[in-house]
Amino acid sequence: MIPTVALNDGTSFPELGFGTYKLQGEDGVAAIEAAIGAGYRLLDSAVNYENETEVGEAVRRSGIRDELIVTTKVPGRDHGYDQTIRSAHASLERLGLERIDLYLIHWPNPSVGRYVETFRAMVDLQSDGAVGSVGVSNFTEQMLTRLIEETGVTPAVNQVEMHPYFPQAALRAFHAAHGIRTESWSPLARRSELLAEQVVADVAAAHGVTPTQAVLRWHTQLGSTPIPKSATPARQRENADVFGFTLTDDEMAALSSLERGRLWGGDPETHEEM
Ligand SMILES: NC(=O)C1=CN([C@@H]2O[C@H](COP(=O)(O)OP(=O)(O)OC[C@H]3O[C@@H](n4cnc5c(N)ncnc54)[C@H](OP(=O)(O)O)[C@@H]3O)[C@@H](O)[C@H]2O)C=CC1
Ligand SMILES: O=C(O)C(=O)[C@@H](O)[C@H](O)C(=O)CO
Repeated sequence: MIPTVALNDGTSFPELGFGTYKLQGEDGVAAIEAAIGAGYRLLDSAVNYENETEVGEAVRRSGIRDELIVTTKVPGRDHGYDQTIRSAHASLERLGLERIDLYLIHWPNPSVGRYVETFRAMVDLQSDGAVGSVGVSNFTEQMLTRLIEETGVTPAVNQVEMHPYFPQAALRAFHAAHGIRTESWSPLARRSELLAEQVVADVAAAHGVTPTQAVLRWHTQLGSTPIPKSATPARQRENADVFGFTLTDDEMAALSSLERGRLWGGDPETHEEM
């Protein structure tokens, strides 16, 4: 069982979820179905992953739709009030579901300058029942502040790059002060050399767990919901099984001391995706 926490809108939200970037086609459906079978209840998707159809199919096959939180994200090309309303309904069509449980702005695209009206549309979709929780992704403290001031609504979630190479201490403190749940994307640093770091191996060995499990436990103990992706059922089970041990303060600090920066330059002030 993956434990849950309450979002600022009262939604019960898993402390660990499942990433689906690159999971497509029948293999993708099977992988997502296996993840649900392994206990994941939070699924992360996006228009730009071109796999909403696969996510929806896996949800239907699971037979437990009501237990799942299905996430999708507005792409940059759909920013704007009317565009977002249309984009949400197109996502619902592809998902084959009656509700997007968690709806995020994928990237803020500050040079486009339309994320506030995009968020207003999401709040209206929430009032209409087409969306459960509203949140954002890749937002900075300044962008969150503007969104809250101009709409009066605090996003439930900000999904951001986070892993021991980029622990996001300042942004997490801002989230905590405003009741925003942090979600960690690329929580394993997308299988970079992170999992081979000696400090990760040492922490894992001290608890008789794998390097991946040590890293995912670091996320959950920092109060962030990691969404690891794996196409492999055995790894999916391994990644979900991180709640039976607790890292010490020294171990948490040792993992955080790996900080060196972003993986590939996904700075939301400058990186834009359509
Ligand atoms: N909002 C945003 O802008 C972004 C959101 N995301 C979301 O975050 C999710 C996770 O991030 P992602 O970039 O996929 O990277 P992850 O950090 O989740 O790493 C995924 C990689 O790690 C491998 N892996 C998974 N588990 C294990 C394990 N136990 N042992 C060894 N290797 C393992 C996977 O391989 P294999 O599949 O072969 O097991 C895959 O190659 C995405 O899928 C997506 O949903 C990601 C990037 C940006
Ligand atoms: O996966 C996502 O959600 C993204 O936003 C992409 O930027 C992705 O991380 C990527 O692979 C970019 O190289």
